[in-house]
Amino acid sequence: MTAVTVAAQVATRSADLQLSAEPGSITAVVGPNGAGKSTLLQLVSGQLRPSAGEVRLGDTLVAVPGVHVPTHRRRVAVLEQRALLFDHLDVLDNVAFGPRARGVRPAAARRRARAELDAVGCGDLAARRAWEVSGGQAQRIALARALATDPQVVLLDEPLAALDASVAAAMRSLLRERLRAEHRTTLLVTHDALDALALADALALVEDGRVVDAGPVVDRLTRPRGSFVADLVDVNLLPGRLCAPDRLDLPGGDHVTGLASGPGPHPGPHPSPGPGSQLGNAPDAAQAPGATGFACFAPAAVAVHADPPGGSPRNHWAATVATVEPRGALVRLRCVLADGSPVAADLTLAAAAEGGLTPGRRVWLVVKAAQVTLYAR
Ligand SMILES: Nc1ncnc2c1ncn2[C@@H]1O[C@H](COP(=O)(O)OP(=O)(O)OP(=O)(O)O)[C@@H](O)[C@H]1O
Repeated sequence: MTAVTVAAQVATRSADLQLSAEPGSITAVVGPNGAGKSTLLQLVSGQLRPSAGEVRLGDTLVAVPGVHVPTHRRRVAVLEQRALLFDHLDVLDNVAFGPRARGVRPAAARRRARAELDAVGCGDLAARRAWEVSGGQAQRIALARALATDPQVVLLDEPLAALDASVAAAMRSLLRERLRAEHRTTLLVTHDALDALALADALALVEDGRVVDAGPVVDRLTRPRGSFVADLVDVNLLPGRLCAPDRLDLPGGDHVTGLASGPGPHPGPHPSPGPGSQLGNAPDAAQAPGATGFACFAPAAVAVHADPPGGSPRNHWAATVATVEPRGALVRLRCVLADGSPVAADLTLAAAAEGGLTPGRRVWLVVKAAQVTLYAR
């Protein structure tokens, strides 16, 4: 098993990317469009040279200005949105191609290819031409082809994005099964929280050409530290100051009562944002009173009242409705608190219509304390 260490800059893309992925770990790489996720993978694969800094696979320095180990000598396998099989070869020879290129004899390469095709459920397609298979089958075959080369590192760049939902679900299960069995260090670029949760041990967030946060995937998805991940998992996130473990003060004077959520044990490997970075897991001392923290709660937990709520529930905030959007059988209300913080609420169509909840309307938002988690940055 091989560690992946990137501490590299790409001047033409304004990227300065630092990441250490532990041997055998699966790291989901998330971030906005154009943030630098593919750039990170290209530095590891060798498709891109750093302008400064270095890339290491295990103990081997594969890129530093002046030294560039080419992709085919890095023992990395890349799987992208589109399978890109060789049309002139049949499916078996597509998969046997990698072992053959590494000097494995033809009969042994074909035996390996057959085993890999069986492992992805495509053994019966071996004799077909590459253009005679469906998109979902092609992606399974591409996975077999990638793993047949015995890569030290697997790079998956949105491997499910081009598949329809049911095919993607089957491919997600297959990836989970194969990657877990193989224990190969994997970087997975995805825009899908479910993929990250289902497949990865760790999450790395890339924004503006930097890895701005990295840590255990369950922690990072259940306790987001910023709006990108909060949007990814579709929760409300209010930043403020933790003045007690169960109370967060918001910048505008409102406060939030909730359940304190500690870091908890997170066994298994996880990445760090690289050796020179100031980022990483927050120490427990950060939970001292006055520390920056967050309140996190689901849009479905927010009740919307036209008048001040009776009984003074602990979390009630004055807000203004900004937008009203249909969401299947529900309506997503986007509201703004006094300090400008956005809060989303999901209501039934009937509740939204009865309340006359249109943009500009002043409302009261109520959330039960038991449905809010509070944690330090
Ligand atoms: N071949 C290229 N030549 C020059 N600049 C590029 C090239 N590819 C990407 N970039 C730029 O580098 C930056 C990072 O792009 P990158 O493709 O790594 O982002 P990303 O996070 O993978 O985005 P997306 O989610 O849209 O795929 C962007 O500003 C992009 O415009």
